[in-house]
Amino acid sequence: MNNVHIKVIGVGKIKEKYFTAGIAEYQKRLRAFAKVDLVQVRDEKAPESLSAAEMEQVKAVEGARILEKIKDSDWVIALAIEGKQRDSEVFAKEIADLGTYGHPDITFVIGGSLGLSPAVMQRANDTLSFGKLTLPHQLMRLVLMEQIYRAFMINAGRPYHK
Ligand SMILES: C[S@@+](CC[C@H](N)C(=O)[O-])C[C@H]1O[C@@H](n2cnc3c(N)ncnc32)[C@H](O)[C@@H]1O
Repeated sequence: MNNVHIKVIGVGKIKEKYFTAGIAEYQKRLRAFAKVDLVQVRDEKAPESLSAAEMEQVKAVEGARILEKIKDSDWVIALAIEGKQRDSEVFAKEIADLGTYGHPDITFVIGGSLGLSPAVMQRANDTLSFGKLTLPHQLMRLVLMEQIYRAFMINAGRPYHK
């Protein structure tokens, strides 16, 4: 598992201190298990007044910035409400298997306020849904970090997961 390198790509800066503090805490805890990089790409302004075409354009521009941060060898997991749900044990096993079977560079991608572009979804090797509820993208980063930490604790057989 130590060969696994995790990258979490998010759109826009995290403004609230309570999110950054939580994310930093899980990043610190994860140091014992894997290298975890947090990558932010610039967001586009997305006022309520945007037309459908303009919204697609915002997602396309943000998506191009995301794709620039992805290497050909990365195994990309796109976070999407309509994506694939699994329980924490299955998620943990998938991470372990990716490390074991030739995909140690695992990149998670979280969309901006309008979501991910079709180009990013096409590049994704897999999707991950946390259920049908819409979570704010900043909180999503924190929740994802906790689940990644949980996965490593499960795989290490440590008493965290109940
Ligand atoms: C505010 S949401 C975007 C909402 C947008 N209407 C959509 O359908 O993608 C921002 C990002 O957070 C992530 N996200 C939010 N809720 C999620 C969930 N329940 N499961 C997986 N990802 C989620 C997705 O990556 C999404 O692109």
